[in-house]
Amino acid sequence: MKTTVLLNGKQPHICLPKLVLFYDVNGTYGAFSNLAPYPIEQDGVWWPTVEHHFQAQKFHEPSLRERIRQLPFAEQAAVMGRSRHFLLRPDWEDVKYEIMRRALYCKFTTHAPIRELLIETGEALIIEDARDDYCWGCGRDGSGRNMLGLLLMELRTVLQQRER
Ligand SMILES: Nc1c(N[C@@H]2O[C@H](COP(=O)(O)O)[C@@H](O)[C@H]2O)[nH]c(=O)[nH]c1=O
Repeated sequence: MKTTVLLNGKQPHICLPKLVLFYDVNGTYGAFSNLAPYPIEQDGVWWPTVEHHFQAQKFHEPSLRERIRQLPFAEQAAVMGRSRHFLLRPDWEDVKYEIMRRALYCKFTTHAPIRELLIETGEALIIEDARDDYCWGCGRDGSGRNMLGLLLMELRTVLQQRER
């Protein structure tokens, strides 16, 4: 049975935060995806996407990093970075969030239109709607940590304060 609670005979007015979901690079907020084509400069070289940079940092071997940087598509970088055929750096779990934070800062300070898009989300809850990713995304059942969304909201606060 559906119950409607009325306050003083009126529908209660509840302010829910706006929700910004992203995943597909072609979606409204697709630019927030790490696979979106917004190059960043890190360590003196340009990377085609945040994903290329992030995946390459999983390895200490410079030639392997360079191979990942040269891949035409971010999806290929993700496949290579996730392959345990290569030796993952032992401190990866300790450094990965800071690497992502720095890469996102670079992305959104380099590209003005997407910086504005992020700032204009106001106080919206930003979620990477990645069904198979319970770390960076929300996962299939919404129980994921949404670390990418959290880092984007953290960055948004910094950028909003700077624009005031
Ligand atoms: N897992 C996932 C996305 N999530 C992204 O995967 C990246 C980290 O993956 P990992 O190397 O597993 O830690 C990170 O950029 C996160 O935002 N995105 C996508 O389009 N498709 C996917 O399948």
